[in-house]
Parts: sequence; C-alpha cells; structure tokens
Amino acid sequence: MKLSKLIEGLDIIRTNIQDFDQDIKDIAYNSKNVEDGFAFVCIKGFKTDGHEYIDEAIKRGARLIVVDEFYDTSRLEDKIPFIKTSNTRRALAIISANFFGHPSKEFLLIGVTGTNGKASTTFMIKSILGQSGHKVGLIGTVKNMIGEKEIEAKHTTPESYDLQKLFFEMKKENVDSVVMEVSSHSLELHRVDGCDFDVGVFTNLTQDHLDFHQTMENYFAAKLKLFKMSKKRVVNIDDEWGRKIASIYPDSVTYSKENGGDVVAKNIKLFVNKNQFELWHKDQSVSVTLSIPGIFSIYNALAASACAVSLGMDLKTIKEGLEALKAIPGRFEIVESNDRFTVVIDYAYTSDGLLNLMKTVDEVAKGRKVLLFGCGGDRDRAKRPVMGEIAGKMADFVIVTSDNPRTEDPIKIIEDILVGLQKTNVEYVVIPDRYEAIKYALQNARENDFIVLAGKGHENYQILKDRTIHFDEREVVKNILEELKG
Ligand SMILES: CC(=O)N[C@H]1[C@@H](OP(=O)(O)OP(=O)(O)OC[C@H]2O[C@@H](n3ccc(=O)[nH]c3=O)[C@H](O)[C@@H]2O)O[C@H](CO)[C@@H](O)[C@@H]1O[C@H](C)C(=O)N[C@@H](C)C(=O)N[C@H](CCC(=O)O)C(=O)O
Repeated sequence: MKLSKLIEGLDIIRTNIQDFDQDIKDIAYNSKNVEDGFAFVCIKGFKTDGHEYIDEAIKRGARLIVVDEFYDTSRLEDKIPFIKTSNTRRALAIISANFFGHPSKEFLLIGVTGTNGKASTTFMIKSILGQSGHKVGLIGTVKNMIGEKEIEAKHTTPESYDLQKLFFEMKKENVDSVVMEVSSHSLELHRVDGCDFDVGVFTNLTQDHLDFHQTMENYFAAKLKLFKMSKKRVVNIDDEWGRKIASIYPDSVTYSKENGGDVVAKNIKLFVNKNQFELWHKDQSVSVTLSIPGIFSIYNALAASACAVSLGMDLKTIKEGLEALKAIPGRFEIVESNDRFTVVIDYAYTSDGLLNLMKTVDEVAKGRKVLLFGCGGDRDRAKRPVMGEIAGKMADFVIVTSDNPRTEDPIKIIEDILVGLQKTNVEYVVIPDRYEAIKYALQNARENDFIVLAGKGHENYQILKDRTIHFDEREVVKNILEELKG
C-alpha cells in the first residue's frame, strides 16, 4: 500500500519522509514480526518499550518507523523514514484500519461491553442473527468464529492490527455481521479505534480490573468510549452504571428485569439445565425456553434481544435464535450429572459473577452446594476477601484452591481469600493444587451434592509463574472419575 494512503488520518508531529509514494508491505508492532518493506510501530508497553527494538526492526528490513511523542528522533533523521505521532497505540489502530481497507464499514458491527455476560451475550446475538440468515463473525474470550469455523482467541479483544486483519478475513469469507466482546483494556489501549460500531451493548459494571483502571470511575470512563463510538446503544438499566449511560444517551434501547425498560423478562422459571420466561417488547410477548441455565442468562438473553430489537428484528425471530443456542462453553456447563451428584464448571471470576453463579445454584441445587474456586495472581487483589465472604455465605462447603496464580505465591493469594471466608462459619478446606482440589471434591461427594468449579470455564490452561500448563476442567473431571472408578 502507498505510504500516503497508509497514514491517512494520522496526526504527524514530525517526519523526515520525502517520498510518500513508496510502498509499505505490511505492519508490525513487534520487532520480531518485521520483514522487508514493513512499517514498525513502537509501543511503550507495561513490560518493555517497543522503541528499544528499532535497530532490530531496521535490521529485519523495516521501511518506516512510527514513534511516540516522547521519543527523540534525532538519531533516526538520516537513517530511516519515521513518523512521530501523539499516541502510537492509536496510530497502530488507524494505519491498520487503512491497510485493511476499513473492513468494519462493510458489515454490521456490534460491540458488547460490561464486566459480566459479554461472551454469553455475543453467542446469543450470533445465534439470533444466524437464525435470520446472516453469516456472522464472533470475536471474544472463548474463541473467534467465522460462521461455524473456529479460530483460537488470545485476547478478549485483539490488538488493533490483529483485529483489523481478522475483520478483513471475515469480510473475505462473506461475513455480513460481526459481534464482538469489547474489553475495557481494549478501549483504554486504543485497540478498537478505527472500528465502525453500529451497536454498542452494555451488560453491567461491577468491581474488576482495578489493578489496571485504579477507580470504578476510570473503569466506567473506559467503557463509555464504546458508546461514544456507536450509532445505536443498548443498555441494562437494572445496573446503576447502565442508567448513567441511558441518561447520557436517552435514545438508547433499554432492557430490564425490574425497572420497566423497552425489553423486559417476566414470569421467570429457573431449572438445572434451562430457563423459561416471557420476553416482552412494547405490548408484545413470546415465551422463551433457554437452554443456558442461570439467572444471569436471562440478563444476557435480554441484552441480546434488545440488541436485535434495536436492529428492527421481530420477537419470533429472537425467540428462535435464543432457543437454537444449546450451550456456551464454560458457562454453567454441566460436565457430570449422575444419580449421586452434579458437577458444573463456570467462568465466574469476579465477586459479582460468583454471587450470581451461587444464586443460580441456590435455586436449582437439591443437596449441598460445594464451591471450589481461587483467585488470579497479578490481578485485582481487593476482590479476593470479597469473593471469600461471598463463597462462605452462599455455599455449604468451600474448597479454596488456585486459579492462574501467575507470578504470585498461590498460598499468599489463598490467605487473602481466607480473610473474607473466615468471617463466615462455612466449613472449608484449602488445597492449593487445583487438580487435587477437584479430586477431593469428587472423592468426597455426598448424595445430591451440587459441585461448582468456578473461575476457569472454557479456559484450558493454568498459568504458574512463567509456565502455562494445559488444564481443561472437562478433561480433569472425566479423568478423575475414571481414576476413582478403577
Ligand atoms: C495490560 C495489557 O493489556 N497489556 C497488553 C499490551 O502489552 P504491553 O503494552 O505491556 O506490551 P509489552 O510487552 O510491554 O511490549 C511493548 C511493545 O514492545 C514490543 N516488543 C516487545 C518485545 C520485542 O522483542 N520486540 C518488540 O517489539 C511489543 O510487541 C509491544 O508492542 O499490549 C500487548 C500487545 O498488544 C498485549 O499482548 C498485552 O496484553 C497482555 C498480555 C494482557 O494480559 N492483557 C490483558 C490484561 C487484557 O488485555 N485483557 C483483556 C480482557 C480483560 C477482561 O475483560 O477479562 C482483553 O481484552 O484480552
């Protein structure tokens, strides 16, 4: 692509470029990916600074270096074409969108944000759109999908270059609508700048990621960016932060279980493996049987339905789309159900997620509620005692274990959880090795136990120090049950 076209819309503080007609073959934001004829965009990161790799990028054949405003360009003046810009993360998004021809302008793009429910809501929206004949792309935590083809996901929301490339692939495969999770990190770090959002959907906001955003107000401000970028907005007004968005954008389509929004659910009935409810929009209603259990699934279904309503879809199509979805990986997924006990895995890893999960368990469990969970290392520490207290209040027996301790000592993380757990009188054990903890739960299961393995859901790994080991709870439960039989 011609350099002049690549840099359209970029704010240029300084440059030494003479020839804007030259061709740039591709873009890299990691020096290791630079090849002959590439542009290298330097990002000052949390671990290292991309500007330190300029020489490496030049050696690998970079033709253009994009640097941030703090960088002293004197040593690049006679060496290589460069552009100094005010924010290289934003620059990466702009030039990537230019390079791939702004694919998101050519399909319907729906962004879903919020602390909980993003993944499930995107799956439900995909199912509704698929039901009405659309070829849908999906981008999110669990996996990326082009129609039914699955692609592994590394991030909830990919880096801007990877995102635009994925959009481009989707467009090539005739996708006409894309539904994606939009994390607050991605909004703060400009990963979705240059995306053309038709609808922004807000699920809720509860305490999470304060290690990154510091305050709830900053966290909310990051989320709000999506709604500034979107043409239409869909908002949960049972959530106080959702009500703020709806007051800023009064034309939002609202949904609610309790506060009379545009789209509401009534007569909700919860079962172990499904939910039933009436879905209302204005004076019309349909009855829906949702194969995804849990009270939170009702909210996710409302978010997806309100999104479909904002696109002018009718209730019958919405019902068919919701009912066509049979499961969402790692979301209240029943991995074992025998005549003695039931085992469910769920991704809940925030205080609010855990509370909602246990409220659902409370509705459906016949016997003891056994909860196994841990908290991630190098992430929000404040939530640990809170989750401990919720666990103690909501479960009959708690197994405290590890969940991606990363560089932290697993025992120290568990001690933080115990501060909250010990405020309650619940019976508990501590078993730091997650495999052994699950084995304990299964080995000691009593008649009618409802065993909940929280935190990992669809994830198939465990991050310990600098190692990532394979750990898929579906497999783990199966293997342990085999082992116990033998
Ligand atoms: C906090 C955060 O989001 N960090 C992201 C950020 O890393 P960073 O800026 O710190 O990068 P860095 O490692 O310091 O490197 C700086 C630059 O030097 C470059 N580099 C580095 C080494 C080298 O040899 N050559 C080179 O050029 C790197 O490519 C990078 O451009 O930019 C990287 C490149 O895009 C991301 O991979 C990285 O995500 C990390 C792995 C991460 O864990 N992010 C999580 C927190 C995240 O984003 N999560 C949200 C979901 C949250 C949720 O809702 O649960 C998500 O959307 O996934």
